[in-house]
Amino acid sequence: MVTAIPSPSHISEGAALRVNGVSKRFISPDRSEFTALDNVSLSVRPGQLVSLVGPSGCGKSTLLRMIAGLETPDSGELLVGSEKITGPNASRGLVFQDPNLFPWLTVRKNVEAGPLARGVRKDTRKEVEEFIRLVGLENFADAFPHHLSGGMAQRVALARALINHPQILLLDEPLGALDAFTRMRMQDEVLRLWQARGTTMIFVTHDIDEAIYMSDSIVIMTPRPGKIEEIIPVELERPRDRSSEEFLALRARILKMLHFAGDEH
Ligand SMILES: Nc1ncnc2c1ncn2[C@@H]1O[C@H](COP(=O)(O)OP(=O)(O)OP(=O)(O)O)[C@@H](O)[C@H]1O
Repeated sequence: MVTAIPSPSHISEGAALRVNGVSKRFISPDRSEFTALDNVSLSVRPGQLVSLVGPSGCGKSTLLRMIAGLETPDSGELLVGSEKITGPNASRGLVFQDPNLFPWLTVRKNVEAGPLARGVRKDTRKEVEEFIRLVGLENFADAFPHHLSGGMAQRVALARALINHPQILLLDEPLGALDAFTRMRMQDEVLRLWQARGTTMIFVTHDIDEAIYMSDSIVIMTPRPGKIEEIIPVELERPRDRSSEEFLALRARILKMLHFAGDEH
């Protein structure tokens, strides 16, 4: 059980994100061109947690990769605050489904690797310990990744991203590989880190319950071409009750919107 602990000394302020009329075309394997994202616009306030939901191929990861600066739009622009995104930057952290830890390094060294690679030496040790504590792994600081459960490995990945003090944290199906029980605990864990840090978070998920449980608003995307169907604010009180009438009503509404009503996969 992860208990409440003091926040690290440098609370990062989340930043506003604006996606203005972004389109992206790709070449498919049969060499035809197709539109992966079509005139997508989105505005995220500082410190908001926003989920991207939609069927496979609707462009969720492409949009996330653009915000990360790993992909450039064919038209439109993306801005953090008033600054245009032109490439990757430590102020935008990424966490994937695979925690991608260095297997030959301990938890401590994995968390330390980022700041050291960027040449940050001042206070790194102290901060590494703070972030390991923040994700509740102080008893595992000297453990190697193969000794960690899936949830613990993902906590290391979160600490490794957060130690760079990102203004925006981009999470691509971060809990997708976890069993249902661990996944629910990790949803609370991510929410706790979000509340402690104030980081703006963009969260890709296939799980509608997860999106409703966690988000301030849910961006519903549809494929061919990938675009935003609707942005739904989630105004339920936190912590949210997955079995409340309002929760279930919103779930049904989203399922219907995605044309999955009655089809639980
Ligand atoms: N570099 C690329 N080259 C060609 N096609 C690409 C490239 N990246 C993505 N695509 C295609 O663009 C479309 C959108 O992909 P994307 O991965 O963004 O969708 P997604 O909504 O994240 O899907 P999933 O839920 O399955 O991860 C898909 O048809 C995908 O095959």
